[in-house]
Amino acid sequence: MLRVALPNKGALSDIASTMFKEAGYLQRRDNRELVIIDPDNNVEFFYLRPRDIAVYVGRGILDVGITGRDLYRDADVDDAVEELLPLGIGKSAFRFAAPVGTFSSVDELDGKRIATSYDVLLDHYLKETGINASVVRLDGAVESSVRLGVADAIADVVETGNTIKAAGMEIFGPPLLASEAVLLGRTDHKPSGLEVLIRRLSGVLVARQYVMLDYDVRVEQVEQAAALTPGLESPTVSPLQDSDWCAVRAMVQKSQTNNIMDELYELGARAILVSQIHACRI
Ligand SMILES: Nc1ncnc2c1ncn2[C@@H]1O[C@H](COP(=O)(O)OP(=O)(O)OP(=O)(O)O)[C@@H](O)[C@H]1O
Ligand SMILES: O=P(O)(O)OC[C@H]1O[C@H](OP(=O)(O)OP(=O)(O)O)[C@H](O)[C@@H]1O
Ligand SMILES: [Mg+2]
Repeated sequence: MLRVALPNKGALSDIASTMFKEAGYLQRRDNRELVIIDPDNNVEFFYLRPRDIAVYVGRGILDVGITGRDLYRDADVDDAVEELLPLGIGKSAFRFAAPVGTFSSVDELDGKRIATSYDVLLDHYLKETGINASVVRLDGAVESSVRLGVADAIADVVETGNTIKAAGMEIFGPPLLASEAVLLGRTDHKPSGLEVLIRRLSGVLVARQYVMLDYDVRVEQVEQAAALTPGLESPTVSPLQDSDWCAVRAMVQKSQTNNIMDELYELGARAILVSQIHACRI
């Protein structure tokens, strides 16, 4: 049975669970459940602190897990664990911030104190860039640390930037890391069932990213229309009863749907229909 770790609470918990539901797996109904078995898919789910998930996978106790890239890097398990699939959800940036007007570049951090909950990640960055600052490890709410006098700047997760702003701070310097939820696995072991899991999650990613476009177009314009909607392999072109026209069907990127529809219409395509993809295997 494949043993999978999922975040038990926090920013990644619901979105990870939803993704597994969309991939056809059983998920817990009650947030207090810590373990559930999905007998039909031969998978056991363990709901754990997102910060601990890379540790369980790295030590070989669990086969795979979902957590944030930032938390994975901070767990310092690099040799044992690898990213199998980025999931495009739970996106954030790991950034420096300080009270408005105090810092404008990372070089100015030399000799200063930086508060963070991600001390390993920050240490690596400081070593790589040769900045000689001291790291103050805090458990959370690091935005308060400068006002309270324990640090001069912070390094923290930023999503909307609202928390930083509300604390009278601003970000400065380049992001230390671009993070998102990732599927982690062990470097030395590929358990049975893993390939199917990856294929299912990839199917969810594609189903979320693409829509199905159907339209009718005159035969002489079909080449031009197909160039606008090349699909993944090639669009399906079917004859219509009226032999001057044909029907075309292709997957297109959700974000480009309306632009493509406008261009198709200009070209003379009609009955342009968009439908949602619920699931797929590519
Ligand atoms: N708006 C957000 N706030 C916090 N974390 C976010 C946000 N968006 C994405 N994330 C990601 O969620 C993960 C942190 O999750 P979570 O907040 O559950 O952990 P935690 O801070 O260790 O736990 P807690 O806040 O419950 O003590 C990180 O990978 C982070 O990049
Ligand atoms: O840019 P924003 O959208 O405002 O989100 C980022 C904030 O969310 C996280 O805090 P969390 O709620 O996890 O609390 P914590 O700092 O105590 O972990 C993070 O540490 C920031 O404070
Ligand atoms: Mg948090």
